[in-house]
Amino acid sequence: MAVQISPSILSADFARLADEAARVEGVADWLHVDVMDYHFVPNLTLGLPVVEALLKATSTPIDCHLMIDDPDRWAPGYAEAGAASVTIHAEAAKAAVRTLRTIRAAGARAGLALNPATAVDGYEDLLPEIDMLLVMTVEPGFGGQRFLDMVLPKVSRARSLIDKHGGQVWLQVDGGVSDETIERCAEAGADVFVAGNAVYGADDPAAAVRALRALAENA
Ligand SMILES: O=C(CO)[C@@H](O)[C@H](O)COP(=O)(O)O
Ligand SMILES: [Fe+2]
Repeated sequence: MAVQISPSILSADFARLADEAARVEGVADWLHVDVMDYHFVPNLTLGLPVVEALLKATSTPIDCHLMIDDPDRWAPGYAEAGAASVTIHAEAAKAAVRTLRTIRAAGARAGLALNPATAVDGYEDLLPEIDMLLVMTVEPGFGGQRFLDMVLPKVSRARSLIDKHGGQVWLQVDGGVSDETIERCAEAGADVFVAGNAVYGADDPAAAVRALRALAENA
């Protein structure tokens, strides 16, 4: 699968989201939107009304990462609104299969996210139900954190399990992905790379996306 880059607007200027989205339009494959609820993670960001506004403001497909309690209740709404990808956390979902199927039925790609301490082996049975597996490479909740090298063996393990099942599932890494860490992620088998600080902390976000893509492609 070709390398895909998904800049996270968590590191963008929340007062100018449409402009910030425009800075990577035509260059980024996705726009990663981190939804946080002060419960699943100790931070609060934005919800469905802001995602609906962003969908009107950009042509870049939106990749929603839901760090919320009760994703079974809230995730389908993001897919119905037009998000192209909706990812729920394995640690938060109580009816993961039903929710993932509802996301797909609404026309979005269904993603499952794993915190750094959550083993991938327990979720092998869910691979046929998902389009993307997200392996968190920081504790979820904040942008700009240091990449956790200890998660790389899990990325490799996830790649093996995905390949064993036919390789249809995209493997995303999220957290601390930068020009210093993206090659290691690609070598471990990731193909979708979220980058917040490395893109929106740069003077030229579009150039940062191009540079990250080149590094991942050449790894
Ligand atoms: O989901 C999250 C954080 O919980 C991420 O999407 C971050 O927004 C990535 O930001 P950087 O670590 O790349 O700055
Ligand atoms: Fe994220």
